[in-house]
Amino acid sequence: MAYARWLAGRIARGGWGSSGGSARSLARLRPRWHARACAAALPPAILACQYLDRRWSSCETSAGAGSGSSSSSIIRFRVDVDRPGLLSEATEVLKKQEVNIRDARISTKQGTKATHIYLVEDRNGGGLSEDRLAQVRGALGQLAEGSCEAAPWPRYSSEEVLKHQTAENGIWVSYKDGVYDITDFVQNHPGGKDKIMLAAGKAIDPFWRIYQQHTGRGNALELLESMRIGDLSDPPAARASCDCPYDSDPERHPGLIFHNNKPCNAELPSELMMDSWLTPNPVWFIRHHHPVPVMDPEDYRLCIEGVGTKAVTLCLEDLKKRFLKREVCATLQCGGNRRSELDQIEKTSGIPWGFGAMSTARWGGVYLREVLQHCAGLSHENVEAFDVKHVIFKGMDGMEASIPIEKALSPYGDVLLAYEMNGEALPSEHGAPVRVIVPGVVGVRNVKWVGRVVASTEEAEGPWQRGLAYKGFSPMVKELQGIDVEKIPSMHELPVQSAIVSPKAGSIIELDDVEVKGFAWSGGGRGIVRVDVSIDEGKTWVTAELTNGKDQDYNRAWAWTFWEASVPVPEELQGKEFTVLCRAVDAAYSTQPERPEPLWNLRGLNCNCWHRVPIRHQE
Ligand code: HEM
Repeated sequence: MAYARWLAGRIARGGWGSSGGSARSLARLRPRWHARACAAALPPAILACQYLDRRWSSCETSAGAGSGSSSSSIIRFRVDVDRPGLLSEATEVLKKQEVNIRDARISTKQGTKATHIYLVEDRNGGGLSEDRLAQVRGALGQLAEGSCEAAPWPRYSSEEVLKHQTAENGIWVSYKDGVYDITDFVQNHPGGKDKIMLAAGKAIDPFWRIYQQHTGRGNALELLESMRIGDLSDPPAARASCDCPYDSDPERHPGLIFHNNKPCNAELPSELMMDSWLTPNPVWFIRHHHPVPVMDPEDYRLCIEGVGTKAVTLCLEDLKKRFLKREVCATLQCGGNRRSELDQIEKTSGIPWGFGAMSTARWGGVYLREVLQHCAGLSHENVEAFDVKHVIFKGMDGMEASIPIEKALSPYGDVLLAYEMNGEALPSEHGAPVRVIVPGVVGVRNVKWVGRVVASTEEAEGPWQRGLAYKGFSPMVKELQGIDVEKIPSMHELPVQSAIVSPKAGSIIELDDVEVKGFAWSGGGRGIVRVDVSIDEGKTWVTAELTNGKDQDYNRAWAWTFWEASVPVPEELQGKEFTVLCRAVDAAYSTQPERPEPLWNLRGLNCNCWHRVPIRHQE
């Protein structure tokens, strides 16, 4: 893996050292961060600032803490000729020396040379005394030719960490009681460089209390640990248990398949997927990046502004009364839907979705183009005169994304500022009071809790638009060194997709026909022309019957199409295991690729290969 190579380099450079310092000054940090975070947030009732206030109130430093004696020691055992098993031999030697091993790392190899790194502590929990270090050095030195250094594991104060905020000085952060050098990682950060740099020189704890995807699942903690360079001498005191920005998140349907709760990411279970063509609101898939903002609809204001517009602020009633209500049936799909299939080839980064990161609703609201043109004065002449290229949506949770102006203003684009979902007031979970619906386009552009709409010559900023979160790379790209991520176009329309909802993997069927059901959908409003089903690895195909959704406008088919097929089991497959597979063809006559391997990409996006379900026939 790319990270492994990068980690090897990190360890090779070492850079351990020690420094003293005093307890950190919260008073100095607080106004700076607070101001920056609030500037990015929205008037009038934006919760982001509240989260930050609450966060800081819990982030006190331990009184009187300062750098003192080391809690651990670092041993670097450089050998001229490495050999298999040396790491465990050295571990045994250390155990005999009666030290606790906190961490043991294999090292960078240059030819036969290697460095073995151990983080150890005395049995009574502290760092090793000079005498003990000398004993350990001597014992390890017996194992192989080379050199062995043993030193106290550095302890840094927050003040020292604060001095490391640039690539030149090294970029350091702290987390709980650890100090980490993240200099080489910032470029590779899946959440983007800008976000991670907010924490440069500081504690990441308050940031990760918002972005709990780092601690809830995935490999962020492991990655962080690989960058540890020492202990923090003045770690923040444990926070109060009530301090959680997620406490006000809505109650959720237990039938959802939860990948994360803070922020919530949950998929629609396949068992409920085809019960109705419009997915019931409580089981709609959830893809959040932050806590759900709490907002009184009475206080809601939508600011429309930017180049070529005359800025206006509208309340919810303005939207309802001053514009015609429009309804659009649209399926939303997360760009990472079916990522788990790519993870089986090689781990990507992101939520390991099955195929349930998509759902369908009838959305009610107003056309964005009517608000932009008739209320904010964004005429086609102004678009040309001011070179407007994008419309940016800023969510009250801190999300930001944009769509091209062509889609925003197209009379056939059907982009909505939606306040209803399946005939009900939009639930807070799904963006109340108002969210954007951009039919045919990857879910992340459908910004929830939208507070500002900005006409712009530039795309939105941030990880979800310009950063790497929704960018597709070649299967050969395993690390981002030397790649200008911003130059790669961000995802918009999605490719044709289909999946088998029943039978489920592992089913046993007894009849002479396999009854297969599923859904198909394509981005850009491209209707589904055909779905093919095969049980013999694509040698022969049965054309499925298209059912719900088949009558949508051929080039404005924003919602999924259900299908079903009855596939006879040939004699040679009776009593055997085989795979049911499907592929769809859309209005552009594009079809799904056969294999996942050529689709593999670092972020695990756009997985739309033939969907395969292994089952068994029982005679
Ligand atoms: C310093 C060590 C950090 C490490 C090792 C790290 C690692 C990661 C990883 C592995 C992911 C992908 C998560 C996934 O979707 O599975 C991620 C995403 C992300 N990170 Fe970090 N991160 C760090 C710091 C930060 C900080 C300080 C912030 C905020 C200020 C931040 C904000 C984000 C955001 C916004 C995402 C995208 C989440 C989403 O799309 O839902 N990260 N990070």
